[in-house]
Amino acid sequence: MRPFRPTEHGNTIETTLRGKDLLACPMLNKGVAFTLEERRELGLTGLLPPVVMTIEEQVKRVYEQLQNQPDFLHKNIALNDLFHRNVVLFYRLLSEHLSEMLPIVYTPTVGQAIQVYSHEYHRPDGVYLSINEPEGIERAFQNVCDSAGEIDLIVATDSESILGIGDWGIGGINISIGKLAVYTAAAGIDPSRVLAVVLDVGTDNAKLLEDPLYMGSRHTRVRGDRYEQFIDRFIQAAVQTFPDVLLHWEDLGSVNARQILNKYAGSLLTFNDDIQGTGAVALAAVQSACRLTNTPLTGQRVLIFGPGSAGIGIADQLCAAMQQQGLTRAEALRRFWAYDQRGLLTEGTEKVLDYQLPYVRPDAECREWNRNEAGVIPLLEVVRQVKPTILIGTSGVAGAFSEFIVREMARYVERPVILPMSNPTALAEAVPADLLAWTEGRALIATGSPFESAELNGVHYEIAQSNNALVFPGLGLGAIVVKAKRLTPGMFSAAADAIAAFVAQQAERVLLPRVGDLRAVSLAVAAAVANQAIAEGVAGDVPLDVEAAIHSAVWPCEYKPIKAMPEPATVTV
Ligand SMILES: O=C([O-])CC(=O)C(=O)O
Ligand SMILES: [Mg+2]
Repeated sequence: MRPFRPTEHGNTIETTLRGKDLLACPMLNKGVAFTLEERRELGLTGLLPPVVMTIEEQVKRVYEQLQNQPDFLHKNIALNDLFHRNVVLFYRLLSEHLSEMLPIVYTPTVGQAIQVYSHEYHRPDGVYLSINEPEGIERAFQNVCDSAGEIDLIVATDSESILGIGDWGIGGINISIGKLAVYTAAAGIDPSRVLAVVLDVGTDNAKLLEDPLYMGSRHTRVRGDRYEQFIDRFIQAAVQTFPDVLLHWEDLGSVNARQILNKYAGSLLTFNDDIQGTGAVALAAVQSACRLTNTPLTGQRVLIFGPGSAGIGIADQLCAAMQQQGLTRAEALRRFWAYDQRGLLTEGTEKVLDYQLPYVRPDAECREWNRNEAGVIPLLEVVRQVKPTILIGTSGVAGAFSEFIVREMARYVERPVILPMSNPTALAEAVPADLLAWTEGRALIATGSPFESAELNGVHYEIAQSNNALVFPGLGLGAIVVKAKRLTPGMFSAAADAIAAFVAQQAERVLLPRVGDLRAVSLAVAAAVANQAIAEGVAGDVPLDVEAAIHSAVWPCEYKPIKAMPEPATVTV
């Protein structure tokens, strides 16, 4: 059990910890912000420098320390260390400098931290579950319960498809940790009630397998029945130990991602962030684009470059929204083209995956189109023939939206909507400044990773970030507050609508809210999601006032007075 608990009114914490043990407990440690009285009562006298500081002073110090780090990776490591010393101070620093800190704890720097995980390792965090010891799953959760208590939210990855950078084995735990940091910074999810999980099923990354310091299981990925049984056991154990838990899947390979979602999304509180979170944020960006260009969603032509988890997740949500606006499913599907390393997906394309099938085009449509020597229709030719109004990149292919392609698209469309969404930054299909230059400033842009604003002919352009971070924190908070039984498609479209409505109130012509507004956006998303859950009858709790319930569920990022709780008396016979 946790060595601390809130007192009756929740504004004071009682703990059995004393002295060094208390300083080593990151949820309770305040460092030099412990008052003299607390120091006396909790066995801290002489264990801290004599001065007592405010949290504001501490934030100034840690911010300064961070500025002295040589690069983003070292800033990430320093922030990680801070998190393991003092959770309140970590989140206070994050919330006061959100736009600056998010790219350090999250995309893009988290991608670097994942790649060097086994070398930069300082201490364990979260839960490591190995396919070689499936019986360890229940024990691991029991260990979590014993030391941390109840859990509301798990972020789990098997690291097969981290961001756009591929398979990174055990280091993928850092994407779970990074997502959880965003949940708390953006939506105030209580950091003592969350769990980062990596499911270590091996890795197909040869570099890792050869690395003597690699910390994961040293074999190729286990697939098929054993993988499925491992996942099933993990899910059963998670819901048995933590009955109301929200299970967030991150960065799985696209085939497993779909299979798990198809099997469990109808009966459990679970979602896949890359498919559904990314789908919802892209839908919000497209809704904003329709508003800004005064064109209906049902009239768009959408070219998806990279139809994997995210690409088809986006297509599915756009397609559903088109149906809500009056198209039949067949009519809506006709507005999409999907293109991957094989070329345009058509009826004749081999090995099209199940979830891509609805988006294949009739062969007859492109019989006359130009092909290269290999018989493949180039992307440029697809753009020339289709004249897409929206071009979405979820391919992980840096620079794929070349000047030729973008200029060609911009010949036919007044305001081309271009979303190079691949992460991290270096893998974006195009750089915003180029897109603006090639389209004389006409492109409406949103990128997956953060980009600096751009200048063109004296005009300043803010670059919207189309990252699922605008969706998952509020989605999670809303679902947790009403104890949702599951997450429905309606709840994802409610999230997208809330984001689009938020940006519609702003004066600037941008597609999505700024990262600096993440907190307000997340609360709006939480309310929309909670209300939708109630409307669809999937809420386990129906608060009288949804917004008030959401506000009171937000973890207050502040030090609470700490008092000594007497150790339970030991009974001697
Ligand atoms: O983590 C991010 O920045 C967005 C995301 O889910 C991905 O790229 O896989
Ligand atoms: Mg992801």
